[in-house]
Amino acid sequence: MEVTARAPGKIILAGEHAVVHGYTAVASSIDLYTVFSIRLRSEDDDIVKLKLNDIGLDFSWSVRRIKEVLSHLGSPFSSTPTSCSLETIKSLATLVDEQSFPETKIGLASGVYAFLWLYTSILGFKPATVTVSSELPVGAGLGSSAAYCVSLSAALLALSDSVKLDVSQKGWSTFNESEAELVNKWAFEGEKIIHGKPSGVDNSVSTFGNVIKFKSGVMTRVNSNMPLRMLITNTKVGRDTKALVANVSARKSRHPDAMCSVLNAIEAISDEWSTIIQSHAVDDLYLSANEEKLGELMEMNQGLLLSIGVSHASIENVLQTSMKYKLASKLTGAGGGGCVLTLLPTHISGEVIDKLVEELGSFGFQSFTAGIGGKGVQISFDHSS
Ligand SMILES: Nc1ncnc2c1ncn2[C@@H]1O[C@H](COP(=O)(O)OP(=O)(O)OP(=O)(O)O)[C@@H](O)[C@H]1O
Ligand SMILES: C[C@@](O)(CCO)CC(=O)[O-]
Ligand SMILES: [Mg+2]
Repeated sequence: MEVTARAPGKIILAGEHAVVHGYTAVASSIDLYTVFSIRLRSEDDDIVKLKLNDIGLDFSWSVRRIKEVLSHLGSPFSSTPTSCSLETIKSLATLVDEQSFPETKIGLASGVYAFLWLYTSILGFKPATVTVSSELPVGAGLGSSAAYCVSLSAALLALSDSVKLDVSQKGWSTFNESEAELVNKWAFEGEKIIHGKPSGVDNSVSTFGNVIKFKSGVMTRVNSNMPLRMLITNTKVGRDTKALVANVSARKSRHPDAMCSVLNAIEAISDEWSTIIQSHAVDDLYLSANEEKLGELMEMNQGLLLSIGVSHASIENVLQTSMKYKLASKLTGAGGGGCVLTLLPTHISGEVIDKLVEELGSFGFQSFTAGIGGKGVQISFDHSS
């Protein structure tokens, strides 16, 4: 039997970075998924194979070697979500180094550590073949790390004794609330390995889907009543969430009062965002007034993100280009490159969008739209082999 789990990426509508410091963010899932498949091998196979299709890397460890390297942890492991210690990360790095990780891709190694931690913690030392592929750009602000950790945790839990699912179900099915909560908690432990200090917003929106508000580790569902449309532009400038989050924290400790004011302002923007999208448009006039307000909030949020040091020349280029078309934009996710959101109001014509996309394309950027909202993590079972 093969277990497959898929988890969506996300856009942060308002409040990235501020949310790491306990201020509110508003985020939505998008209909682009990361998919993990796990097929258990026979016990005497002694191999865990990991195929990372998006980054073109394959790994193969003998179970015996994994056990040996992690022997200091003792086993069986805890069935409740547990953090990976620094000492254990060093052991996991040994396992990855033994597979001669290419130097040019070393920034991706933390995802393999997260894999090994979640795999051994949830499933123990079972031999298996594991494959991951994603519709999300990796490391571009659309929550690829969270979708990776959520889909991996879901597939592993589906094979563990911690979750009792009906494996005879056909097609995609969802977890109940407490199972989803467990998936989310394990995914957060994986995100910690990749991000350093994640707020938890990305894994929560990937697990539960739809639009959420998130503050100090607490998620509230937001009932969006607005037909939101965003153009997502990938600047293709590589960046690393962990480093950007650390830079913001360093700036906060250098200028605590100024940063506190900025983060408070961002929180006010997030709160207004959630109020506006929950309101019911009584007519077209009301809708376009609300769209205008959201555009202004995005401009203000972007200005504040610039002031905390997470914008980038490529992001500013997208902002200026979309401004020529009177459209508001802001970076989404950690910034420093990656993706930018441009609000597409309902009145805007297809020709204008095409022109904008073409102009953005002339800088080497790639623009696309994605469905906003929608289901969180899902699971399916294939009995054909
Ligand atoms: N499909 C994937 N295959 C392998 N590794 C992945 C995949 N998706 C995510 N990762 C891991 O996640 C890391 C990227 O996470 P990072 O948090 O920097 O970016 P992001 O999650 O896309 O953006 P943001 O956190 O701003 O939303 C990669 O370096 C890799 O370790
Ligand atoms: C930059 C950040 O706020 C969002 C990344 O998508 C980090 C986090 O919340 O963990
Ligand atoms: Mg991430």
